[in-house]
Amino acid sequence: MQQGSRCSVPGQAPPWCPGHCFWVIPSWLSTMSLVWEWRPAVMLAAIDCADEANQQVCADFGITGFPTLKFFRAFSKKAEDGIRITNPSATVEDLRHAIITNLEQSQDTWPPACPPLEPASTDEVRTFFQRNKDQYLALIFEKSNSFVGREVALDMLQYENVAVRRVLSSEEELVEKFGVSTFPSGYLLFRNGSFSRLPVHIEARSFYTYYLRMLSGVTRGSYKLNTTVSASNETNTSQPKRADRSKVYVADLESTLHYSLRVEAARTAVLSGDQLATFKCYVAMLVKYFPGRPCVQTYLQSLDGWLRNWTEPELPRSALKEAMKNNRDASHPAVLPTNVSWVGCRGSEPHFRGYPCGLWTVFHLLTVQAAQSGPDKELPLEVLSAMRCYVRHFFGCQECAQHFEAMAAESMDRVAGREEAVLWLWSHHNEVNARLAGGDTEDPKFPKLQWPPPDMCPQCHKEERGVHAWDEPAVLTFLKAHFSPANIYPDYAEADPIAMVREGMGARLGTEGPREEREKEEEEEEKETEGEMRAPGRPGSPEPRRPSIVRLNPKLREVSEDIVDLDSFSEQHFKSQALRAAAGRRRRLSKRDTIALPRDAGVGREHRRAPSVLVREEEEVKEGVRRSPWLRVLGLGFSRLDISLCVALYFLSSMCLLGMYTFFRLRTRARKGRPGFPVA
Ligand SMILES: Cc1cc2nc3c(=O)[nH]c(=O)nc-3n(C[C@H](O)[C@H](O)[C@H](O)COP(=O)(O)OP(=O)(O)OC[C@H]3O[C@@H](n4cnc5c(N)ncnc54)[C@H](O)[C@@H]3O)c2cc1C
Repeated sequence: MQQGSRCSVPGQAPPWCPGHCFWVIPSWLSTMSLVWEWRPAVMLAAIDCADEANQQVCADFGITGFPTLKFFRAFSKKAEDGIRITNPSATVEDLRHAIITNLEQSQDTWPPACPPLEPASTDEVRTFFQRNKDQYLALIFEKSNSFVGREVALDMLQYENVAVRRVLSSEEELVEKFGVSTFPSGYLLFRNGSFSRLPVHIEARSFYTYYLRMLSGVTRGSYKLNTTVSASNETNTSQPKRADRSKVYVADLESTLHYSLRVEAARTAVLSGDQLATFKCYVAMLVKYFPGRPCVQTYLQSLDGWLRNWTEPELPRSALKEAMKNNRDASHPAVLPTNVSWVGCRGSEPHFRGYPCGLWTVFHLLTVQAAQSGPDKELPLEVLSAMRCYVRHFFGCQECAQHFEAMAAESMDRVAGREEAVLWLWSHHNEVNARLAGGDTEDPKFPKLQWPPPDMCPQCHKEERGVHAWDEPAVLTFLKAHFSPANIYPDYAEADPIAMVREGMGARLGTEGPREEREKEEEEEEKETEGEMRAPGRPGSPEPRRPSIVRLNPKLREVSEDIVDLDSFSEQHFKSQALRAAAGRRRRLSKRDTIALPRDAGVGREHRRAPSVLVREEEEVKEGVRRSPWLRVLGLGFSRLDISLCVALYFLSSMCLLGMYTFFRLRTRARKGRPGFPVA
C-alpha cells in the first residue's frame, strides 16, 4: 500500500473503468465519481475482471462475482486484507456511508491523508485559528446519525484554506453560541472571529460543498494528484478577457468551428469513405442548427453547397482548404474568422480548456437548437450521431474519443426525442466532468463541477433520501435558456465583416492612409481578384468549376442559382474597362487627389473592391462629363482638342468670309463714285 497514507487500496487498473464494470451497474459509476473527489484519503480503482489479462489479479483478490467492492485500510499489506463492502441492494448513499464507516474504523494510526472525521468539541472550535493557518472553518451542525458533515469534510479534502468539522446537535454550548435551530445547518467562521450561516438553497451536502469551493481564496491544492509542474509560467494575460460563465460567447463558438473545420478535420491528406461522409454530415448539421452571425452562416452554407457538389469518392485536403477560405468580397461575405480566441473557454493557462470546452459548447448548443426547431420525435439522434461520428473520426484526443464512444455505445441509441438528446449530452458531459475532476486536465481556476452548479440553477438541484438528485425538467429549461441564441454574446469576437465592409467603405475612402499601404492594398486586391477568377471552388461560388457571373442584386444572390446575366455582364465589363483605364493612371495621383465617396456608393461590388484612387478617377470622369453638358450635344467620341480645332477653323472661316465680303463691298462703292467718259 503506497506510503501508508491511503485509507483504502488502489488497484491495478487505470482510473477509467473500462468494459464490463463500466456499464453493468451505473450507480457504481456514480459512486466512483463521487468518491473520486475524496482522494487521497480514499483511492478508488477499478479492475475489469472480464478481461482475461486481469484474471490473475482478480483471483488474488478473491473476486468471484461482479461487481465487488473491497475496502483496504491504510497500511494494508496483503490482498486478503480487503473488506468486502458489496451488498447487491446497496444504494450509492449506502456505499459512500460504508466507505466512511470503514475509514473511521482504522484502528492503527490515523491515516495522514484523511481529514478528522470525529465531531468537533467547543474547545477545538475556539482554538482552531490559533492552531491552523486556514482562512475559514466551516461547521456542519448535524445529528449523530448524519453523514453530511463527514462527506463535506472529504469533499473539501483537496481544497486549501478551508477546513470542515462536524458538530453534533448534542454540543449544546456551540449550538447555543451559533443559535442553531435546524439540523443539518452550516456556518462559516472567519479568522477575525466573525461567522455567518452558509447561504445555501438546500441544507445538503452538494450545496455546502459547492458554496465552500467557490469561496474567495479557496483553491484545489496540494492534494491534487499527478500534477505536472508547468515548464512555463506564461499565461495568456495579454488577452484581457473576463468571461461571465452564465453566457455563451461568439468568440468561443467561432474559434471552435474554425479549429474543427480547418485544422482538426483537415488534418488528413485525403478525406474519403466514412470520414468524408462524417465531414459532410457535420457541416450540413451546422448549417441547419448553428445560430451563427450572417457571415458565418453564409460561410457554412457555401461550404455545404460545395461539399454537396463534391461527388468524387476522395476529397484532397488542398481542395478542401481552398474551399474553406473566407470570401469577404462577395455581396454577402462568407466569413468564418480565422483567429482563435477563447473567452468563456479561456483557461488560466494556455494548455487548459480552449478547444475541448468549445466543442462541448457547440454540441450542447446544437442539441438545444435542434430541440427548439422540429418535432420532438423526428430524427432525435440527428445531432448526437453527427457528434459521435465527428468525435470518432476527427477529435484529436484519442482517449477522449474512446471514452465518448463507450458512453455513446452504451445508451445513445435509446434516446427517443430531441429533448432527451439535450439531456443525454448534458448528463454524459457531467459524467466526464466527474471523472476528470481533480485530474491533470482540470484547470485549478475552473474546477470540474456537476453542471449547472446550484448558484447558476438552484431549481435544478434537489435531494432525495439524502442523495443529491437532478430535477431534469428544470435542467432542460435551464439548458434551453443557456444555449439559446439570446444568450450568445459577441464580446471579443472579430468584428462583423459585413458591418466592417459597410462602415469601412466610408472610413477607408475618407481616411488617407500612407500611400505605400494603399498601393499594397491595391496590389493585394488585384492578386485576390485574379486568384478568385482562377480558384474553382471557393465558398463564394458554391458551384465549383462553373463560371458564374451573378447579378449583383443581393436579393437575387440569395436565390442560390448561378445565372449568367448578360446585362450585368456587359455593364460590369465596360465599367471594369473604364476602371482599368483609370487604374493605368492612378500611380501618378497624389494623396490630395483622393476624395471621399458618399457611403451609399459602396453598394456595387467594384466600388467596394476598387481602391479609393480608382473610384476617384472614375468620379473624375463622371465629374468631367457633368461639367460639360454641351460636349454631349456635339457628340461623344470628340476630344477637347478636336473640338477646339473645330471651333478655331469655324472662327477662321467666318473671319475669312467676313474679310471677303468687306473687300467686295468697298470695291463696288469705289466704282460708283468715279466720273464717266463722254461717248465720241
Ligand atoms: C466529447 C469529449 C470527450 C472528452 N473526453 C475526455 C477524456 O476522456 N479525458 C480528458 O482528459 N478530457 C476529455 N475531454 C475534455 C474535457 O471534457 C474538457 O472539455 C476539458 O478538460 C476542458 O474543460 P472545461 O473546464 O473547460 O469545461 P468543459 O467540460 O469542456 O465544459 C465546457 C463548458 O460547458 C458547460 N458545461 C459543463 N458541463 C456541462 C454539462 N454537463 N452540460 C452542459 N454544459 C456543460 C460549461 O459552461 C463549461 O464551461 C473531452 C471533451 C469532449 C468534447
